[in-house]
Amino acid sequence: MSKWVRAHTNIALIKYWGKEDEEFIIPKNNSLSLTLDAFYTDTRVTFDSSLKEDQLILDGEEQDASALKKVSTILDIVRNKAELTDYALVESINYVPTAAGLASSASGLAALAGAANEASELNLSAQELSRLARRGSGSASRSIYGGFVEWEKGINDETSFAHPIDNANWDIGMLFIIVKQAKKEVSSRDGMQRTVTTSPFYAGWLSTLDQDLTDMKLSIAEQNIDKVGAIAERNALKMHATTLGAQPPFTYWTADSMIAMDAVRKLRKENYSVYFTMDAGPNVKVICKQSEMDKIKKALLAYFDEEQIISAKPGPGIQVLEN
Ligand SMILES: O=C(O)C[C@@](O)(CF)CCOP(=O)(O)OP(=O)(O)O
Repeated sequence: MSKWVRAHTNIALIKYWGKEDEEFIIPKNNSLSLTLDAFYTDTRVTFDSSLKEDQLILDGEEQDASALKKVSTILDIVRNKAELTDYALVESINYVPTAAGLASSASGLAALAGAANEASELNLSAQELSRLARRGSGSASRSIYGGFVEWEKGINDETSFAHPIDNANWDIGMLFIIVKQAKKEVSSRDGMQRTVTTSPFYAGWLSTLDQDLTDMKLSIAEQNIDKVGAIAERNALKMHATTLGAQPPFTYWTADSMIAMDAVRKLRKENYSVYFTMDAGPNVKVICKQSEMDKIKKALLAYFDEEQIISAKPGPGIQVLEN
């Protein structure tokens, strides 16, 4: 019986937003994230000669062919490497708060890479696991490691992988604001592709990233949350600005997203170290000090319900669970 593997979600502070190569998921730029403890996925893979196709059971529900696509991409690579021909049963449990819209593909596909590695006994290195997870979803490459992680864009499958840069054992945390009117989103994959190919703002976004990354790494080394937060907030705003120039234009922001961003700005005026970031969805992530988290959460209750605000601390890298 193969082992369960756990991987945690990560939130980018310097965003990955655009591919150089769609098939191998090689990004246009390096990105940098923080792995978090609050949300994670447990996955087990069992190769079984009696199966007629790969099977994915996610939170107890059998998934359809489209959900299976990213999963089979990873399984095919593992079967190839391990000279296996059997299909596999993939059991996956997402530990995300009941609040919708948080099932992150990053933790799911990183856990899958780890679980397929266990089941095939390939004994892949962390770097090879990061490359394997990347083939499922770019941001999953970063969930192999805990703390602050940089995904080196590289130029091909062999050179594009993540590596840890800081264990984040300092006074930094994140509050997730789960907004209510989660509208039909453009997937991150479709969103970045449309933006790269049609937005006149994309080149401008890309031209500022090297400096953002340099400044971010320096600020992390200084454990300066105000610098880390300010760079992350500016970086997210620039990324989201690119979508407004896409053809057709789109945005992930809803009215509630704007209320959340405004609340963060107001708290900053009250001298809290709070900054926000956003991804391919309406939810807002608040970068803050763990030591101020309770006070900030309380202040946010003026705008949102208790169950809409979830606190998270830096989390660990991939773990094989002893059954
Ligand atoms: O996480 C970040 O760096 C920024 C984003 O979250 C911003 F929305 C994008 C994540 O994209 P992902 O889902 O990994 O895309 P895939 O490679 O097409 O599967």
